[in-house]
Amino acid sequence: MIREVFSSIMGEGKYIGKRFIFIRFKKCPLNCIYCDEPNTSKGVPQFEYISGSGIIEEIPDLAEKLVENIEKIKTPDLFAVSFTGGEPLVYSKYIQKYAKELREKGYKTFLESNGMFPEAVKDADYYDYASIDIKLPEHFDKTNKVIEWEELYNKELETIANLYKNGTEVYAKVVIFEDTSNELIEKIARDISKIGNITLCIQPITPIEGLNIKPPAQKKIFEIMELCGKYVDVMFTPQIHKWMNML
Ligand SMILES: C[S@@+](CC[C@H](N)C(=O)[O-])C[C@H]1O[C@@H](n2cnc3c(N)ncnc32)[C@H](O)[C@@H]1O
Ligand SMILES: Nc1nc2[nH]cc(C(=O)O)c2c(=O)[nH]1
Ligand code: SF4
Ligand SMILES: [Mg+2]
Repeated sequence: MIREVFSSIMGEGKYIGKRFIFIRFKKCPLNCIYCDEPNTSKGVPQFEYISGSGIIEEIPDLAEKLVENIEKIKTPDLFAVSFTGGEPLVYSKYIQKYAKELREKGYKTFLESNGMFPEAVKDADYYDYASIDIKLPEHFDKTNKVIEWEELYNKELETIANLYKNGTEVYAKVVIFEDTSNELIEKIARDISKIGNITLCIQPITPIEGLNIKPPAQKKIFEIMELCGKYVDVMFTPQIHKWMNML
């Protein structure tokens, strides 16, 4: 279930630059072509005790000892504990238990999800923060499609609405390419503005090996920011941890 646990600097989204502990779950039902994470249930859970050390300990029963191990890597600058993946909401029953326990101990909880499971957050009042990724049609290989894009998009909006209703500080994020349609991003900004006061983070694709997709040029970034700014609070948030070679 758990792939790895480590403490690092949040490299994406609205809370970029803040210190987080990341709990990464293994699997994901989607196959975004740009995904920088493996999608397999294989492997022993890994734990980095000292941030940036690269020294990884394998802990087979990490899922059972999760909270006590998190206590060991808690630092004074910690902002929140992120549940990420893979797709964390595949494991929502377990996360509910972890999140409640962590909150009782004074931690803030953060969900990083693709938003495909709105039911899993319907009455979830144990996430302080959430980042919901809006996926675009070009994020998927047409021959390897898991779900119709429109259906996925509606689920993502419903997930944002459910979290917002529960009082979670939720924001949306979207990964863009040079070929992404400005009009579609503007429509997304308009749609999320109807839910409430929700920030939209524009995240350029970080090139990955073997994938020939151009990141957006400056001109496009400014155009999209201006279009979105008509409806929502908008931020441009490239993945900063990648430049620093951080986890
Ligand atoms: C690996 S996903 C895990 C959480 C969840 N499945 C999701 O998609 O939000 C975490 C974040 O990394 C982003 N990401 C993955 N690969 C990326 C890449 N090559 N460039 C930019 N962002 C990427 C995703 O879009 C998502 O916002
Ligand atoms: N430093 C750092 N920041 C992140 N923000 C979101 C991440 C993720 O994979 O969910 C991530 C990650 O993997 N590392
Ligand atoms: S939804 Fe998230 S984890 Fe799943 S394939 Fe897409 S980016 Fe990767
Ligand atoms: Mg990541």
